[in-house]
Amino acid sequence: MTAISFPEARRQIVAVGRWLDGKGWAPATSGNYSVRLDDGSFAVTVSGRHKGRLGEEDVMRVSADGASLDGKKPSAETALHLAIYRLFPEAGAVLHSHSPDSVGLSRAVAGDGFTFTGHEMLKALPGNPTHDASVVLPIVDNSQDMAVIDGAITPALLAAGAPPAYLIRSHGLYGWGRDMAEAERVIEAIEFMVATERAERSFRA
Ligand SMILES: CSC[C@@H](O)[C@@H](O)C(=O)COP(=O)(O)O
Ligand SMILES: [Zn+2]
Repeated sequence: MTAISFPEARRQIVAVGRWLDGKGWAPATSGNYSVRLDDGSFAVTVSGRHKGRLGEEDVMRVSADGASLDGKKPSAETALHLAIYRLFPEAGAVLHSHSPDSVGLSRAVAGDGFTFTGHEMLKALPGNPTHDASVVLPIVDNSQDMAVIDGAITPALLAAGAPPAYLIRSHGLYGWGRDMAEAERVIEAIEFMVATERAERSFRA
């Protein structure tokens, strides 16, 4: 993990919002993004902004306990980002997307996880050297209380072999990495596998 300066984090967050929106994974102000900063604070998106049209003023700083450091209102889901940084000290960036495929999958699957087996794309996830594996993407029920989501998902995130990602049912995907590039790769790889699973089912139907 490389903690970076606020101006660099702001640049990365503005860029990732454009990228995710271009993919159709940030509709209607959904999603939020954060980066661990070199002074121990965090850069995070301001709440309610359209993430494909972020300007520099739409990225702010919060302390490790989520307090606004510049008077702006941080993402409503800031606590979920900070929980990931606390659990995984090597995490440097966290992304949250709302894609139709991932949200659809989370609604179609009743259990607390979805297993990807045999995908070459599994190798895009850190620490997975082969396609010949099964990786369970945890799924947690949605809540407007971030402490409820955090409490319910933490055991699954700490399980052996857990990917650096989870789905909130009827809501969206969280993914993280040592830096922004790795977090982007995690989100893109999982979205690819979810889309592939959907395509597979449509060909079989
Ligand atoms: C408008 S739907 C999305 C929001 O309710 C929320 O889930 C979200 O992802 C964005 O919230 P935000 O407070 O802008 O970070
Ligand atoms: Zn959301």
